[in-house]
Parts: sequence; structure tokens; C-alpha cells
Amino acid sequence: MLENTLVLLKPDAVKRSISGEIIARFERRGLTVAAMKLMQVSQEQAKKHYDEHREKPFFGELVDFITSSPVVAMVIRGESAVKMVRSMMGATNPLDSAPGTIRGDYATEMSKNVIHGSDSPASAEREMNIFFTKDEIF
Ligand SMILES: Nc1ncnc2c1ncn2[C@@H]1O[C@H](COP(=O)(O)OP(=O)(O)OP(=O)(O)O)[C@@H](O)[C@H]1O
Repeated sequence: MLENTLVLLKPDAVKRSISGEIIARFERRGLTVAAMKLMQVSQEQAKKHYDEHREKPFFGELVDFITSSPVVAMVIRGESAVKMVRSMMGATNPLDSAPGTIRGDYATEMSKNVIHGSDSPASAEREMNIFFTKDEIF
């Protein structure tokens, strides 16, 4: 099934200038970029995005990090894109992410784990609406 998923290349990825390499991985796999922009995430967007973690002790740090400097926000499209992007990202904790995955190749720390990808089609729909207007998605 053709799906859209929301991907954020987090501030650590943009600062390290590895955005292009990560985008290339998705394109090489056969996924396409349906929307993309370099943007400063607002406090409001960050809190909405991380709403499921609102009660967690690390919620403040999550919001502070994602708003600390610009991110690359993208909508990635393809067959089962939600699941495919998640498998290409690797485990949340870089200590558990396999070499060959994005986190397994680029990240060492949970708090600076390079990338976010929606975890379900419903989350993708919700998250795309936080970062993009309908006319920005092609
Ligand atoms: N125990 C924790 N301590 C600190 N940070 C955490 C912890 N658990 C998760 N995080 C951070 O919160 C983010 C969201 O956690 P979640 O469980 O939704 O992981 P994920 O879905 O793999 O990651 P993301 O939402 O960024 O794609 C993680 O990417 C990570 O940066």
C-alpha cells in the first residue's frame, strides 16, 4: 500500500551535514520525497509532536533539543513507507541499532539519534499536519 510518512532529520543531523546522505538512502531504496524543507521547529509544534511523551521525565529535553536549531522536515512516500523508513532508521537507542541502519551508522546517543520517523500511518497523518500544509505536499 502506498503510504506517506513524516521524517525529521534532527538538529544533530543538520549540524553534522549528513542530511544529504540520509535523503540519498531513502531515494536509493526507491522511496520518494513528497515534501521537504529546512525549518526551525516552534515550541508549539514540538509539544504537539511529542505529545505522547508529555508525562515522561525527558519531555523537556526532547522539546529543547528539537527546537535547538533547524531540522529538515520531509514527507517520504512509497510502498509501506512507514514501516520501511522505521526499519531503515534502526532502533531508537543507537546502542541497539544494527550497523547498516541510519542510527546504527550515524548515532551514538539516545538523545541525539539523528532522525525521527512516524511509527504508524495514523501518526504519520497527525505529524504531517503539524509540519506541513496540504499544498506543500506533492
Ligand atoms: N528513556 C529515554 N531517555 C531519553 N530520551 C529518550 C528516551 N526514550 C526516548 N527518548 C527520545 O525520545 C524520542 C522519541 O521516543 P520514541 O519512543 O517515540 O522513539 P522513536 O519513535 O524511535 O523515536 P522518534 O519518535 O524520534 O522517531 C527518541 O528518538 C529519543 O530521542
